[in-house]
Amino acid sequence: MSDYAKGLEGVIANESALSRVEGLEGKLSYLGYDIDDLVNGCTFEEVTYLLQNGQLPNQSELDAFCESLRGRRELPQGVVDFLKSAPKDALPMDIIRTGVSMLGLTDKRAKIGEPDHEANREVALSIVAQIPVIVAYYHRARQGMDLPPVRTDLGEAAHFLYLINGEEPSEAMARTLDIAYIIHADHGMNASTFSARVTVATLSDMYSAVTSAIGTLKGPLHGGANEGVIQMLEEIGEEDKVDAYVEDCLTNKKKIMGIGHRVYKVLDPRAPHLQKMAIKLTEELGEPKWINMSNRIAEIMRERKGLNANVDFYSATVYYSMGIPTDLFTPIFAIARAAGWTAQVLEQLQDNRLYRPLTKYVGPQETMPVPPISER
Ligand SMILES: CC(=O)SCCNC(=O)CCNC(=O)[C@H](O)C(C)(C)COP(=O)(O)OP(=O)(O)OC[C@H]1O[C@@H](n2cnc3c(N)ncnc32)[C@H](O)[C@@H]1OP(=O)(O)O
Ligand SMILES: O=C([O-])CC(=O)C(=O)O
Repeated sequence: MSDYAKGLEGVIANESALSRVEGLEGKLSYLGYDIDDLVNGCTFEEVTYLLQNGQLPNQSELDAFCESLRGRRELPQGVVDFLKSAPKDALPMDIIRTGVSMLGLTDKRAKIGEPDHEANREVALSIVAQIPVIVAYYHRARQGMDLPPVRTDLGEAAHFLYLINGEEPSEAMARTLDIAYIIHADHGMNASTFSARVTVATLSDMYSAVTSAIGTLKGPLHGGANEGVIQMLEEIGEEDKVDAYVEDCLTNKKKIMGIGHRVYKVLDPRAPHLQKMAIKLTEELGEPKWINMSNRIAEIMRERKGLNANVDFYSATVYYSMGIPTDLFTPIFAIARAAGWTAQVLEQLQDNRLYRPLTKYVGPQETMPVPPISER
């Protein structure tokens, strides 16, 4: 036990009205609306509006918001050229990180220094609209496929699936992804959101903040865990090998991806939604192996360690069953979380203060003379 909050556990770093994560109760709400009700009654666009404007839109507000988002999809030519010429084996998360950073090169609205809140709101919308196109265009370009022009007649989830697959998705598929987007949109002071806030709190610009966040989301202890889950399931291979695999991990203190959470001490309230969708999709595919293996892993970890599935655990099987390549799982998380990152950046700038915690110094106590290089 250390005498400081290692990993900032339990430390409250700021105030936010956006999402409420109740770790002991296993509850999540955005702006006072329970995640279950948002999943049942809203689209991702409504939730993005809620996060960025503080209230749910009425129909005309939603229509104007969707039109505005859809009108911002087209990427600058420089970014398109980059996506076409980038290495075909790059990590899509690295592509988005660089792509968002490139968007910031040419967007004159993004400024450092005293915040221009109106300009920042515009930039926030552009980032939400353009990240999915960066992901999809790179995915097509790396396969040597054409880059179809963006469309303005499809919602966010349907448009992304249209771009990666080259054909319009069924309503059911689009809604499945839409629900996944809602579930991933915001989550308190998670590591990537914290990164975004730390960056913008220096009065840097929104693109820099989102670039920091993307780099942070990528790691397997955070958003990258959803890709780790499928890699783990593929490594295990068969249902009857699950118990031995988990036992081996526990013995060797190897982490099981998609399990455990810093804040939730009970089941992550987002997991049941994803589990339900994973069951439905795998049943339709006639391939229940992945969900059966996942359920067994979750059961063992609950019984043996008191640890539960987090949001990354079942999302992996959902995306896998939708035919989405594994290395696009974390990018999909980024597409959805862009709504939260940008809303959190806007909120940070409304009442800003630089983040600057302390470190407990554990180096030499006495200062030493610097010896000449010939004597070291
Ligand atoms: C969207 C998201 O970011 S959700 C999280 C996604 N990340 C993952 O799924 C990766 C796997 N999970 C983990 O690594 C962790 O549970 C974290 C990083 C999410 C949170 O962990 P922390 O609060 O930092 O807990 P920490 O890593 O210190 O673990 C505490 C104890 O639980 C164990 N533990 C935690 N998660 C796991 C796991 N997934 N598998 C096995 N053991 C685990 C640790 O080994 C440790 O055990 P010990 O006390 O016997 O040494
Ligand atoms: O809150 C966290 O630490 C991680 C998480 O679940 C998320 O970002 O969705």
